[in-house]
Amino acid sequence: MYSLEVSNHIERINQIVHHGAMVPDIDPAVASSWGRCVNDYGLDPESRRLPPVLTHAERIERAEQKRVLITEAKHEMNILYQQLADPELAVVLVDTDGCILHMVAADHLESDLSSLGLRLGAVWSEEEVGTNGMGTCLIVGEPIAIRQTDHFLYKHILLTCSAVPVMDHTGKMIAVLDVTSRSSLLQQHSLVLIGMTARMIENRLLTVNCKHAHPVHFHSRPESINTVHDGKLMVEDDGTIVAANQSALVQLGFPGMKELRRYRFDEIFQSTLEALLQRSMQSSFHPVPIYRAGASSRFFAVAQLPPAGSTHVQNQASPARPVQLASEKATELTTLPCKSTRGTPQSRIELGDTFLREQFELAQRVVSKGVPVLLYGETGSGKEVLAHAVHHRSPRHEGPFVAVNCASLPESLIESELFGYRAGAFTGAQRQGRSGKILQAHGGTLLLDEIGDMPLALQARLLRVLDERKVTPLGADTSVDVDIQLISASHRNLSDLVARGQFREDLYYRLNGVEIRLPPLRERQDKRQLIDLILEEEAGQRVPLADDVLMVLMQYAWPGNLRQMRHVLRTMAVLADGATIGMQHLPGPLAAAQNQSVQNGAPASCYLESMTEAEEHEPVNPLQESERITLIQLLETHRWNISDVARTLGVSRNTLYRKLHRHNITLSTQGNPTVT
Ligand SMILES: Nc1ncnc2c1ncn2[C@@H]1O[C@H](COP(=O)(O)OP(=O)(O)OP(=O)(O)O)[C@@H](O)[C@H]1O
Repeated sequence: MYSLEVSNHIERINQIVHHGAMVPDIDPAVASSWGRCVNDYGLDPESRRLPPVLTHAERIERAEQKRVLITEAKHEMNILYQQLADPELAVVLVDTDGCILHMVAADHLESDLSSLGLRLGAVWSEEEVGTNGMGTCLIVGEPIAIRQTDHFLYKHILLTCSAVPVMDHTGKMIAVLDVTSRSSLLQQHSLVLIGMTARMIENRLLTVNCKHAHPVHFHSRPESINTVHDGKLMVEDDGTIVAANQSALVQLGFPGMKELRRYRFDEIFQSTLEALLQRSMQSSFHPVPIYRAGASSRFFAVAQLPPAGSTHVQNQASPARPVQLASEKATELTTLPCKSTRGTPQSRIELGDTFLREQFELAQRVVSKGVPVLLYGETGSGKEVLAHAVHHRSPRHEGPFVAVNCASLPESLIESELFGYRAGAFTGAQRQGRSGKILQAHGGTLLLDEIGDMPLALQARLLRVLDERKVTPLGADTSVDVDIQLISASHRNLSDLVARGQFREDLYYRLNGVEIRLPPLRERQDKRQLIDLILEEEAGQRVPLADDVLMVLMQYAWPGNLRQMRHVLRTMAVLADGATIGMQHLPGPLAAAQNQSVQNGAPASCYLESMTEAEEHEPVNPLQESERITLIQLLETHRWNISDVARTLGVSRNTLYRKLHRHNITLSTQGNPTVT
């Protein structure tokens, strides 16, 4: 059977490569790739050899060279992984040599893929492993899908890959983002999401690579600013445009960066950079209208101060004073875990969940005494946001807040990232050396997120730093005093890891001054407030939400927690384009959950108004049970005030009473709740 399949595979390749056969189901890009595999690289489709893998030292060097790319990409890759919500796929980043720089996958899949040679440091160029998503995308320079038997090597035919190039600010390809799956289904929305993720990575790189230029975001629709669709220009103080993203080029009608660079900002728009910056500051960085020079087309735009601070542009409103406040604001935008339009970091925590408030208060009490905090919470549940809020309320709030995610840093980078290195410590090290995150947090708070993923060898070094309060950078002979408040976070139970020998017991006790638990989103009482807050942050304004959508959002289990919610709301806000968000805007996983529940006969979004008498007496199924829990949570949040809850849900009081009756939730004559 195996050999028959193999010979069929070889026969198809032969037909196309040697006989120029036209096979309708073969993409011409795949046919050309097979031609290269046979004629240029001399590969054998039956070969079982693994791709070459960099040595440990080479990996460290490569990771250091690609530090910026990896750092900016890893965050977006994690988000993509959660959005795709499929344990049978891996999100992979390769550089232009096809070398795997970073990978996000479930543990079981990672070890299976490793047996095919898909692991960190392996080279998946077309030349080494034949037709495949990453390698072939590097050759064609365009998004490509390689499904199962499209692969050249027979041993890869269980894989399906979708790959998209990632460009730098000059339009040159610098990496490929790929999703490799064991499922044969390639969903159209996956390709769109991978493309969006590549654009997000490019936008991040634009900012970090042009630290001294002003980011200017623009779009013809204000709600598209700060989304993946916005045009982004990096503009120097004198109006020179140094970089642009693809959307900016398309919106302004330039074929490439070379052509755009011939113009200054005030030759493109009817405004100087300085004037736009002033208006942006006056509007608290909300989009303001701006016109294309020499044309009547109107855009909305926001100019920000450079991430590295501005030296030249003066605030004309108060000429004597450099733009200090706005500069601080720009820094805050780049260092906060996410931007809030509403007040302080703690205002995102104190939204109405009783348990969370108690945990927050406990953390504040112990941190004020310098006791280390161990924060438990599922991935994406807001550990970093909570840690930041704790820092903000701590005696060290004027010091830095530095967060390191140990899980998303490649193992080879954690050590230098945390401890820093002195000049010339290893090949590829920056000439002036680098101060590690521990030292950067001196006088403030260090968050070690996903500490359970810290390699054992580094755990010993970290323990020494905590005991001695001194850091010794890599390659240095002397140590430096350091004074930090430590918050560690994990989604895994550290005492289990200790029991399995994967985490040092002494370090565990050192970190665990007090344990704080962050509830998963599905258990939170303030879901409604979070939806409003995040939607407003994402859309830049209040966006109307249809009742049935709200109910789906309230009842959905949110396996990816707040991070998933943020991305769902962001996608829906973009799709709704300023109109009311309706059921047609629900993205993949939520729509699937909704369809599933409809098929099961119990809409996940309960249409409160359309409930019939007959339905009222049906037995309660698990989805109805989750609706019941949601109602009780809402009632508790609103102190059992029926009018408030009805208003929150946007339904009449009568409808709400009917629903409560159906769920056996009754109010006694004194107005006290009875839940049976
Ligand atoms: N209270 C909140 N209000 C608004 N948004 C929030 C809140 N908490 C978290 N988020 C959003 O959820 C996302 C994930 O938050 P965060 O990074 O703090 O989670 P985490 O638990 O540290 O994730 P990980 O486990 O991946 O490290 C971010 O986009 C953040 O903006």
